[in-house]
Amino acid sequence: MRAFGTARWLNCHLFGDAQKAASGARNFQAAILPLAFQSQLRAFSASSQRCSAAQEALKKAQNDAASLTPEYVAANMDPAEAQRLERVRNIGIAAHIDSGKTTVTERVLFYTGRIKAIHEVRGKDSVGAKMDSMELEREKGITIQSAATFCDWKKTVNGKEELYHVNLIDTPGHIDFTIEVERALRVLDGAVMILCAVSGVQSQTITVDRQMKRYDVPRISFVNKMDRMGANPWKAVEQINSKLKIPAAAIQIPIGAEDEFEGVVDIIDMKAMYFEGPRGTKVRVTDQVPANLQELAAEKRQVLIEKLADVDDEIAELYLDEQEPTNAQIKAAIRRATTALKFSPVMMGSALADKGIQPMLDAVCDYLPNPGQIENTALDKSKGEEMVKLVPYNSLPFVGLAFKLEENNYGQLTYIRVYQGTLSKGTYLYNSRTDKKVRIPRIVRMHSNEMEDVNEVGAGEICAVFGVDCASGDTFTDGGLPYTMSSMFVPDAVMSLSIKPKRSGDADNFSKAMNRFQREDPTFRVHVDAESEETIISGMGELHLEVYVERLKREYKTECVTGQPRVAYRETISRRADFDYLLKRQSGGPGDFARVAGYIEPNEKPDENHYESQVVGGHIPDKFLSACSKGFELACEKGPLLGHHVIGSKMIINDGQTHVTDSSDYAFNLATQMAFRKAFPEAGGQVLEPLMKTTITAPNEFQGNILMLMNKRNATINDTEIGSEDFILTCDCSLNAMFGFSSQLRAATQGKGEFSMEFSHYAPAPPHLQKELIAKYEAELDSKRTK
Ligand SMILES: Nc1nc2c(ncn2[C@@H]2O[C@H](COP(=O)(O)OP(=O)(O)OP(=O)(O)O)[C@@H](O)[C@H]2O)c(=O)[nH]1
Repeated sequence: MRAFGTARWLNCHLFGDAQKAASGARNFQAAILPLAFQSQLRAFSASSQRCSAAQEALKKAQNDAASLTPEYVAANMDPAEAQRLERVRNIGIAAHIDSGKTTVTERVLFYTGRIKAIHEVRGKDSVGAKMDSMELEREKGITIQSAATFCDWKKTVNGKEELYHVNLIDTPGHIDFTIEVERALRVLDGAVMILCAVSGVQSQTITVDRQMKRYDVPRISFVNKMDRMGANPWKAVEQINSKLKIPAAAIQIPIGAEDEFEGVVDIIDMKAMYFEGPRGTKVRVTDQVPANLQELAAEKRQVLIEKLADVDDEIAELYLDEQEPTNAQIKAAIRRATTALKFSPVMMGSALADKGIQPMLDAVCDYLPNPGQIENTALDKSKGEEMVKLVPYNSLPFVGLAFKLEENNYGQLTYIRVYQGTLSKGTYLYNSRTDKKVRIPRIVRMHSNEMEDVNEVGAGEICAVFGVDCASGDTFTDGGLPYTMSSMFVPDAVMSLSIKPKRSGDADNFSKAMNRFQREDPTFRVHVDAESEETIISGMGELHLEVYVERLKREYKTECVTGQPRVAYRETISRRADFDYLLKRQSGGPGDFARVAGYIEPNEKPDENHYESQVVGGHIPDKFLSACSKGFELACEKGPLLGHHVIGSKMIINDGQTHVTDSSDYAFNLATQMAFRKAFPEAGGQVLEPLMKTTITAPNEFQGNILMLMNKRNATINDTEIGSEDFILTCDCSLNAMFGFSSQLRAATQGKGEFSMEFSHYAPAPPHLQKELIAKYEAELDSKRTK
C-alpha cells in the first residue's frame, strides 16, 4: 500500500500536478511514512535528478511495505483520521432464525431517529418491519436479503453527547440464504449476536458463529426475548462458553423476567436502568440497584472479572495481586479482549417490549472495534502472492470491495465497503478483475430500500453506487494500485431444479430475471443442460430455489413449471488403474490418430482434480500435451457414470504416440477423454452424494419420533443433547433423504420442531442407490440415442 501511495505521489510530482502532489505528500507523510523515509522524500523533492531519485524512492517504499504493521499505523496515526474512525462502526446483526434480529434493528432505527415509528415483523398494522422490505419477506416473516442501513447514535458520556456513525446490516437467519450472511460478515468490523432467552444457543447460532470465526468478526452478544415465559439469560451465557467455546460473561443482570421484566442492572457501573416513556425512549438510570439483586450483581461482576482475567493480561495481573480493577480498566479490557476475538460481553433485554436496546448500542460503540482497529489486507497482483495491508485513511489511494449487487427500480446498485481512500461522485475507478475503468455517477447511503444521495464517502465506510457494472466480490481501486481483495467464501450448490416459463411469451422476462438473480447471488446458478436443453437452476436448498421461483412470479409476472429437485452428485475413483488408449480413425480423408498411456488414481486433495504429464523423449509433443490436459478437464466435467462432475482424481500421462499427418489437438483431446472414461470403472469409479450436517431441535416429548424419522433416512447421529424442555439432535444425513423433510418434521412434532441443514461433505452413495442412478442415466442416454 505504502509503495503505491508513494507511487501516486511521485506520479503527480513527475507529471506536474504540483498542488495535488504537495497535499498528497503532506497527508501521506503525516499519515504513515517512517521518519527515515520522509527525509528521503524531502531530499528527493529538492533534487533535480528526478528519474533516478524517483526510482530509488519507489524501491525503498516497496521494500519498506512490510514494516507497515497495525501497531506502526496506530502509533503514527494522523489524529484527525483517528478521531473520525473512532466514531464509525460497521456492524452486522446475526442470529438463529426468529431470534428477533429484525425486531432489534427496528428499535435501533427508531432510537437513533432514522424512523419515526416502529412496525413489527408480521405486525397487525400490515406495514412490516423497515428492514424486511421485500414483499415475500414481510409475508413469510423471514429475512431473505440482508438489508443495509446507517444511523447516528448519540452516546452520553459524563453528561456529554458523543455522536457515532453506525453502518448496520440485518442478515437472514435461514441457512439457505447463507451467502447473505457471508458477504455481510466479510465487510463488517463487528457483530451483535442475538440469542433467544428461552432457547439459548440454537442450531443456526452455531452456523453464524462458524461464519463469524471464519472472518474473524468480534462480537457482543444480546440475549433477547427476556419477556418470554421461561426466559433465562444464564443458560445463554453458559452455552456461549460451552457450545461456541467463546469466553463470555454478562455485563448486565436482568431486573425481573418474563412478564415482570423491567430493565437491567449494569454490573460494571452498578447502575439500574429502566426503559420508560413511549416505546422505552426514556432511559432512567439510577444508582439504586434493587436490594434483592445486589448480591447477584456483585457475584456476576466477580464472574466477569474472573473471565476477563483469563483472557486479558492487565486484568490477570490485577487479579493475581488481589486488586479490584476500576470500572475504566474493566471496560478497556472488555474492548481489548472483544476486538482480539477472545471474549464476548453479554447483554440482555426484550426488543419487542422496547427494553435494553439503548445500552446495547452503547456497547457497540464501547466494545466493538472501529475500522482503524481491524487489519484488512489485499493481494498485490504485481508481487505474486504478497499481501499488503490497507489503511483506512481518506487521503490514501482508493481501495474498495463490491460485496453485494442489487437491482432496484432505479437500476443496478452496488454495495461497496471503502477500505482505503475516499470515494467521490464523478470519479473514475478501476475494476481490478476486469481492468475496466468505470465512472461513479451517483453515491448513496442505503436505508433498507430507500436511499440518500451523498457526494463523498470516506475510508472505513459502507455505501452503494449506481451504474457500475461488476460482479459480487470485485475489487475497485483508483487505478494506481494493482490490488485485489480476497473474496468471500461461496459454497457449492447442493440442489438443482429444471425450470421453464409456463407461457412462451414470458421468455424475455425469464432470462432477465435469471441474469439478475445470478449477478446478485453467487450461490444461485443457472445453466442449460446440453443434452436435455432444459434450464437448470441450482442453489443451497429447497427454500432458496423456492424463493427465486416465487420472485419470478411476483416481480417478473412469470409463472414457471419446475421439475423434481435434483441432487448435485459427484463421481470419483478409489484406486489406481493403468490405461493405454489408441484412437485411430480413418474415414476417407485425413484421419485421427493419438495414443495416450499412463494411469489414473485418487488425488491427494479429494475436492480437486490434477493432471500431469510425465512424457519423456517427445513421444507426445508439447503442443498436443495441452490438448490432453483439456481433454482431462472435459472428462471431469461430465463423469462417465452419471454425467456429474468428477472430483478427487489424478491423471498421469507418461507415454504416447503420434502420426505424421493424422495427429491433431482434437485427436489427443478425444483420446484422453476416452482413456479416462475407459479406465474409470477399473479405478473403482463410484457415485458420491452430498451429506448434510443437520440439526434438529424439538420439545423433549418428540425425541422418539425424531429418532425414528432420522433412522428411516439412514442418518448418522453425531450428538443428542437433552435440555430441560428441548433436545437438539445433530446428525449427518444425505441430501437425497431430506427432500420434503420440513413437512414430515412438522407432522411429527405438532409443528414445534425445527431444523437446519448445511452441506458437510461428499461421501459414497449407498450401492443400491448408485446402481439405480446409473441404470436411470443409461436408460436416458439410450432413449436419446434411439430418438
Ligand atoms: N416475546 C418476544 N418476542 C419477540 C421479541 N423480539 C422479537 N420477537 C418476535 O419473534 C418473531 C421473530 O422476530 P424477527 O425480528 O423477525 O426475527 P429475525 O431473527 O429477524 O427472523 P429471521 O430474519 O426470519 O431470521 C416475531 O414474531 C417477533 O415479534 C422479544 O423480545 N420478545
